[in-house]
Amino acid sequence: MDKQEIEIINEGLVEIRVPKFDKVSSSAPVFYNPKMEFNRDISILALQTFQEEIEREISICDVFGGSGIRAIRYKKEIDEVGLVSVNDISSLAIEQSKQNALNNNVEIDIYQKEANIILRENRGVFDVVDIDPFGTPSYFVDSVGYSLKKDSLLCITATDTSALCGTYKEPCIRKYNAVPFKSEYCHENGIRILAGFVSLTLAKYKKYIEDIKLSHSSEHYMRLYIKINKGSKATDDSLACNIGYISHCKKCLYRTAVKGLANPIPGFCPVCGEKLISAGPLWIGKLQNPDFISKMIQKLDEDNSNRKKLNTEDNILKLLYSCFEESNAPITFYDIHVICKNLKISAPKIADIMDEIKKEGYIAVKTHFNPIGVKSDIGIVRLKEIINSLV
Ligand SMILES: C[S@@+](CC[C@H](N)C(=O)[O-])C[C@H]1O[C@@H](n2cnc3c(N)ncnc32)[C@H](O)[C@@H]1O
Ligand SMILES: [Zn+2]
Repeated sequence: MDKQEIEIINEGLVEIRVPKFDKVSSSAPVFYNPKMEFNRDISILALQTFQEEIEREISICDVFGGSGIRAIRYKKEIDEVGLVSVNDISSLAIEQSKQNALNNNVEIDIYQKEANIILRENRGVFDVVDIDPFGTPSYFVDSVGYSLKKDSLLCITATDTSALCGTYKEPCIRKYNAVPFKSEYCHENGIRILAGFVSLTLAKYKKYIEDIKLSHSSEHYMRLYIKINKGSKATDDSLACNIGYISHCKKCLYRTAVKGLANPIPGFCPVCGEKLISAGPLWIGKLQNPDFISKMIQKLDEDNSNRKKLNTEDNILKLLYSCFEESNAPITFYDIHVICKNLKISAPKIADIMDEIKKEGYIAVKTHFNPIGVKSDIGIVRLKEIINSLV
């Protein structure tokens, strides 16, 4: 048999070896996706910021470790890090993690267990749990709820964006117990469905989303950094304030958010009378924490001279500035091209539209979800009038 070719990867402060494979897929002998370097770089920055916020040493578990690169980087690149554990169900991944940890001179705990088992056997142990599976994380969220302690951070990735965005409705209902709809802002809705599912699942364990520190939809995945806390009253309050539905009119593009799990959802559009479509239950609370994000940005700015520049640093800064800007903006966003198509006109410059919106005292900010998206508290009727006046 041919000897398996090995590829050497340099990422952050580590060098790892993985079996060479033609295509990144779940059937590769050990999963390593170079495209996720951006995701791992952001994770390092987010965990470092979280550690400084809680002012104590943190223990971390990368529940779906793959080659071990993420856990090895956490151990090597985060200050004040305690126990770092890496887990994977695959024997080959475990072998690679052991070898890669050794080659990088780091000590990490290595487990070969099913994800739900490691989480349940280590209740209250980890300050940070990283859930980065293939596809949906939904099968693991109950165990996260059981396992996480107070003041902890949940990092969670979903790659089943077609379900979360409503391309396939039934899988979203099955996996996230929420109805999606396809729209120009379906990636934002997708993140909201995932956050809503986490919030409702954790509530069983009297745990709640204190704060979403950062969330983003990039390439083929969605990623959230969620501060979790504990307490029945706070859990009840969090659900009451942050869970709801978004209703949308496909005819005139009106949209509205409704708070509450069982409050009446409007059936018809108040602008044009068309039947509304609705998505939810989902998270209607904040998706970004501006303080946390500005600390992450500062980290990149401040130690530039003393450290190795991250390969994806320029893209990270672009994303963080965008997430910072949209942190206090309202739910959903307007896609200017979709509105112009609806009006059957060609699109004026987005900057001119934003200026006019702001002149009237409304918010107008761009969003990382879409380069031609504008987040604003202006209503669709006035926005269309403004756009028409600029043509
Ligand atoms: C997307 S990869 C992880 C990538 C890794 N976090 C990184 O940043 O490079 C998913 C990994 O989860 C493992 N896995 C799949 N199902 C699992 C389960 N139920 N329990 C534990 N590990 C699992 C796979 O063997 C695979 O290595
Ligand atoms: Zn309408």
